[in-house]
Amino acid sequence: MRTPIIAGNWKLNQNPEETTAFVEAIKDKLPASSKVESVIAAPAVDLPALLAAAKGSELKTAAENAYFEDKGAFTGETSPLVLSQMGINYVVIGHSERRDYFHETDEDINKKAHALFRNNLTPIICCGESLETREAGKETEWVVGQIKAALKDLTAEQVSQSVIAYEPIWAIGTGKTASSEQAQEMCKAIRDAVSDLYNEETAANVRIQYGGSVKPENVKELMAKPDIDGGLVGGASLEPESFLALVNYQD
Ligand SMILES: O=C[C@H](O)COP(=O)(O)O
Repeated sequence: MRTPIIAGNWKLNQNPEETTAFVEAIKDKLPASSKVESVIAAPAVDLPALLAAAKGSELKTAAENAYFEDKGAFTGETSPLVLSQMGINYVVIGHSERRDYFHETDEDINKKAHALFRNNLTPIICCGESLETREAGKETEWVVGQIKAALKDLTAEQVSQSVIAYEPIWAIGTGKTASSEQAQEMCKAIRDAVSDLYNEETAANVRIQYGGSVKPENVKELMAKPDIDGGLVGGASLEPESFLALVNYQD
């Protein structure tokens, strides 16, 4: 039985004071994490404030990125070892903004996945196609290719614990949501690929989120689909009221 997981990805928004105020406003209204996991992924500079405010609550914490080395001469990077020491739960890797603007490759993302497991952190592994790829009818091939590359040499146990986020690039921040059928179809294709690469049990365990203009108005319909286990939410995660409506979608 997969526990639903709704994660807000704040991107480069909110400062530490805003982070504290946001968590104070939501922390007593979150669902039990055994029912729905509520996660906030915040910029690295906000993580101490996020952790302090979330302490003792149902809120889980995530970093938006981490490097694949634990320490050394890597100016400006974020250490997965230190994220783990701080008590962070999840790390988002392979977001399309990281792939596009910071030129991250499938190989980097795979190295990051290994680095996270080495440090007892759980990856939220993003994948998704451009509008051009979808219009060429090559979206499944593209997304499954990204997943195979990201999971390379991970064990079945590690993949079982992982979260995969399917985010079609054309639906991110555009207000254009993939239909729940399109989202379900790709999430199922991802689960089938995990089954082929590993086994049915691993595929049944891995949690798959949909991301791309998820909001309180469409979350229920998306979450009703059998292969969609959660959402990775940008814009609609920035206001406490909207975030609460998302994580409490079952009420
Ligand atoms: O990580 C979140 C996604 O990029 C979706 O962003 P959005 O909800 O603003 O479309």
